[in-house]
Amino acid sequence: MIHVKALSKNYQIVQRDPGLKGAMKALLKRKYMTKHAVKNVNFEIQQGEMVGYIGANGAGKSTTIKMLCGILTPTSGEITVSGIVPYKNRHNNAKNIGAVFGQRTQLFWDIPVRESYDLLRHIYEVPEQQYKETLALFTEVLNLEPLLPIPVRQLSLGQKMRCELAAAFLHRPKVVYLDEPTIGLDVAVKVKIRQFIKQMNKMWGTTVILTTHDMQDIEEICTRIIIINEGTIIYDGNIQSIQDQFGHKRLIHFDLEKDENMKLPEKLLGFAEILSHDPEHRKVTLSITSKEMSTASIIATMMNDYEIRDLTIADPKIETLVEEIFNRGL
Ligand SMILES: Nc1ncnc2c1ncn2[C@@H]1O[C@H](COP(=O)(O)OP(=O)(O)OP(=O)(O)O)[C@@H](O)[C@H]1O
Repeated sequence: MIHVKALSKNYQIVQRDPGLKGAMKALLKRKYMTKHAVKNVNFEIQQGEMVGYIGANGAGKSTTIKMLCGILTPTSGEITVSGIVPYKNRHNNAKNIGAVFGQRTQLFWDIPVRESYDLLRHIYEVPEQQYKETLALFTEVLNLEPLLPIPVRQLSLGQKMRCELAAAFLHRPKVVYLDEPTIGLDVAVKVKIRQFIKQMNKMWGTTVILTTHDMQDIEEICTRIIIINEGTIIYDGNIQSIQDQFGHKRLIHFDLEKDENMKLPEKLLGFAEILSHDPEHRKVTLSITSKEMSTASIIATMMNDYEIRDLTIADPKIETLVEEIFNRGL
């Protein structure tokens, strides 16, 4: 379905010395630096796979996705998406793909959502009956009914994201690229969005490529992950081995009532460590380092030794995970 071989993309960046003198000099004689954003990347994705494409900021995710969409031309290498070379045949490629790019909207800002969908129907030449059925389904699954008469600019972030997702899947594309589809959303909307993506994949065998910094998105949606670091793939495989190694590595943030001589309880040595400690605001974050003790036991031990006002549990950051895989391998 998606075939990527020895794919590279370089950007030419104009270098400028600081200040006015630097600006003048750059006008007369430009100095360029080459940024190797994507370096010799290879992967094959089969129809119906749901793949997490993850990496730290600036790793090369968007550059890869833009090449898959045909927005960017590779510096070298091969790409085909459903047999089409995206940058050579953007029009036909566009018919096969749908996309949600976090901050951008593909809906028309000032007109009601329903009319945006109607325009997309014409752009993608969706048969009327199919369009009606699809829209009825999405309206039900994503609770769109009250949103359809409203212009996008008046929608909340969560409402807008539900409408964007529907727009991306409306023409039943073979592949959908999703860039941070749940960022900034509350838990209930996140759950709905994840369910919707999984349902579409099941119904139509849609291939999904997801870039996200949210571990929960990856765990719940993807069966495979590809990790990119500084333009190079450092892991491509199933999610299980990542979960086995990192699944337990949660963070627990505690708000303490008092912070007198806060130190890690002896019982937790070897099972958790203090990641950060802010005595002024009486906050401490523990990182769980071993599978051998449950999160509940760690919390119970802390509650035994300290007066806890509040606590939250979080997944490790993708950046930490990438760094560990990069440094130690799997
Ligand atoms: N148009 C551009 N011109 C020059 N350099 C660019 C351009 N777009 C991206 N880059 C650089 O290429 C590298 C990869 O960027 P890319 O946007 O692909 O990263 P990313 O993994 O999507 O990051 P993020 O998670 O922050 O979106 C970065 O170092 C970035 O600064």
